[in-house]
Amino acid sequence: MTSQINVVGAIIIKDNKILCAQRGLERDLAYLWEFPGGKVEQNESPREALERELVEELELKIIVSQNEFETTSYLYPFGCVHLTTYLCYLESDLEPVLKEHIAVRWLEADELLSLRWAPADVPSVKKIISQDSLEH
Ligand SMILES: Nc1nc2c([nH]c(=O)n2[C@H]2C[C@H](O)[C@@H](COP(=O)(O)OP(=O)(O)OP(=O)(O)O)O2)c(=O)[nH]1
Repeated sequence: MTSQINVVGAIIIKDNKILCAQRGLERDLAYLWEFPGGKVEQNESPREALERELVEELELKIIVSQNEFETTSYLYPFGCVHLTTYLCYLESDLEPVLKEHIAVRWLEADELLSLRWAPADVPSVKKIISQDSLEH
């Protein structure tokens, strides 16, 4: 049976731009772009996982929206990723510090499809593009 991997991704919005992060060579889905985040650990809520991952990966403190933005499941060769994304906002104006990613970019919604996204992220990307406004 294929294992299910529960993953959370942060759609971080600042000045109407979205933070996009590029995975490194040593990881699954090398060089693809993603929403920063990661696997939800035992005894952790998805929102707690997101807050933890953003500090670990980019040294960013974020405010996570109450509701899920999008959920998708994608079957990769290594397992089935169940990805839940949340709209998020920065607690302060700090820039990300790259601990695991090889690049980050702040892009407007209509620029997002210029990147090669991890396949599980494509429904979230398309939903962002279809929204009139992402600001809260
Ligand atoms: N973080 C993140 N992972 C994603 C996204 N889309 C997507 O398919 N994935 C996949 C890639 C990985 O197989 C898995 C998440 O693992 P990860 O390596 O980022 O998570 P982690 O930091 O908790 O992992 P680990 O290396 O500590 O085990 O989900 C996304 O938007 N963000």
